[in-house]
Amino acid sequence: MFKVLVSDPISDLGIQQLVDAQDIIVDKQTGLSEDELVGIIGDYDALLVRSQTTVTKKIMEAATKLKVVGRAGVGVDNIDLNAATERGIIVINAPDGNTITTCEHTFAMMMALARHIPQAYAKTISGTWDRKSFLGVELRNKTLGVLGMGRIGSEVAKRAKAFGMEILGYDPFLTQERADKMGVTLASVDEIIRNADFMTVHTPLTPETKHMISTAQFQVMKKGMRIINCARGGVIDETALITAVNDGIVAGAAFDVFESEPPQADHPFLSHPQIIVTPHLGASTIEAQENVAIDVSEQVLHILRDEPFKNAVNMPPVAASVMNKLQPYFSLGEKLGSFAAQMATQAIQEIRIDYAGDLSEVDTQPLTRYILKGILARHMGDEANIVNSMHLAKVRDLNVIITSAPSTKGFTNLITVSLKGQNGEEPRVAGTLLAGYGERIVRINDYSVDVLPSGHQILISHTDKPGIIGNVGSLLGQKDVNIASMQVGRKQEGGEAIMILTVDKDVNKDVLSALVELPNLNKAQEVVLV
Ligand SMILES: NC(=O)c1ccc[n+]([C@@H]2O[C@H](COP(=O)([O-])OP(=O)(O)OC[C@H]3O[C@@H](n4cnc5c(N)ncnc54)[C@H](O)[C@@H]3O)[C@@H](O)[C@H]2O)c1
Ligand SMILES: O=C(O)[C@H](O)COP(=O)(O)O
Repeated sequence: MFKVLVSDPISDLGIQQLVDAQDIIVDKQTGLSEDELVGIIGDYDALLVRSQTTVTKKIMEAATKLKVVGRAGVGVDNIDLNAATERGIIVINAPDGNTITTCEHTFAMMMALARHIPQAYAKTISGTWDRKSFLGVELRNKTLGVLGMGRIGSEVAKRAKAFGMEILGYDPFLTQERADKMGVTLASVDEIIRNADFMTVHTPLTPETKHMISTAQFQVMKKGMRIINCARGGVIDETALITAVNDGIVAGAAFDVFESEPPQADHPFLSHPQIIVTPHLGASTIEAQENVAIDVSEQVLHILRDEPFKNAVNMPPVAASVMNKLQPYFSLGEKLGSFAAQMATQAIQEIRIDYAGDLSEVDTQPLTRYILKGILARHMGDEANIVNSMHLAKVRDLNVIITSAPSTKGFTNLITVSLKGQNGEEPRVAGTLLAGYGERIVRINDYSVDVLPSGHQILISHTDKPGIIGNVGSLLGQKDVNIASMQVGRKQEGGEAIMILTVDKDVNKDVLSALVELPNLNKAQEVVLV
């Protein structure tokens, strides 16, 4: 049974699938302090948040069972991603569910700004019929500058066209082709600042975007510009903005987000007649809240059930087509990693993974994560997982070499995992996925084998002499170890050889020690694959 904690107000309909699941218990506790969360988080396998809960390192450290933090929304700036990655906690978001809603809120803000709607409403309901103070401007024929042409920025640009606006767009990843398709003029930040009548920001808050609109930009800005922030507080410098409004550079500003939320009661935005504000409502529609909660709940279920998932933000994104191709290899990859690590008797210095055949045609990075997990879990147990396996290898200075080649010596696909030990030991294991037959280990060191990678195996190095198979069989029989299958491989008659036995149960150290006492038997190791 998995326990899920919902610590922010998240749509009930959206999380219904979690509530209905037989293997899930959902607890809703909102408004918890950091210490309160630290006190209870150890009981939970998943945590679902919006932007109110700040998921700190301290919370992650107390989260001994936590597998996933699900963000029902886009921004993950309230989650310590590094701490999550270090602890192998997957962070997922719901990037698509609130795009249109936030775009529409941006328009609501832009139109409210153009026509002074909040100010006019306040005055009207206070009993003053004032038709002179609120002369507005049209959007038609105005230039709109969009900084950040991702999901929301692009939707804003699309709708602004329908209002007859001219669009200038800037985004480090906006190509000329895409801009042309959207009818947007590609522009620099400087061109936008100097020419736009309205400007809206749709970037995340990063070290680069923090205060990207500040005093220097306001000084060269087109006079009378109206400016909107429905992205993240801090992209526009709040202090510099107040000065620009008071200096008559900015005619009006509409902010949904603040550098610190909620803002202090004496925040200058809250009393300025030319600035309108909403309390981070960009994503707050019935539709968006259901969408993001459904999306994130679905992925949380997949993660808890160990099924393929998407939208992880502390792992690189993988196209669905690539994922479909790689997914059948995940279990084989992890087992090969585990097998190689169990063969190693010395400290591992280098990990080499060779992909061949079909696998040379795809980005194998997700598969590499599984192989590294298999290797690292040998000594780190559950602490190593596919989220942190690359990070763990890196911080341990393990040299990870990946190669890829089309030829496979007869197999359609082949994964070879080789480890380099401290004193020159080089255990190597290769596996393939055989169409219709499934996973197979086909090579151990220099020996060709055909072994099902599962259960308990005994790997024996010996000298190829008559009687050795019989001796091993008799000894295991005496020790009550039943042999399910046996494979032998040798390089040449009478030379070095290996034997790999699949047995029905755990083999204890005494059995392994007794095996190496047998004549011509050099080494016996147990390898367990689950
Ligand atoms: N107010 C709300 O309630 C609300 C709701 C949803 C999203 N958001 C916020 O809106 C922002 C945009 O969301 P999205 O879904 O469109 O994200 P997105 O990732 O699709 O788009 C962000 C874009 O910003 C661009 N960008 C990054 N650095 C830039 C820079 N220096 N200059 C210009 N562009 C830059 C990126 O290339 C990307 O295309 C995010 O910060 C998100 O958290 C707010
Ligand atoms: O990043 C987001 O998705 C928005 O800022 C929405 O945040 P919220 O879920 O707290 O409304």
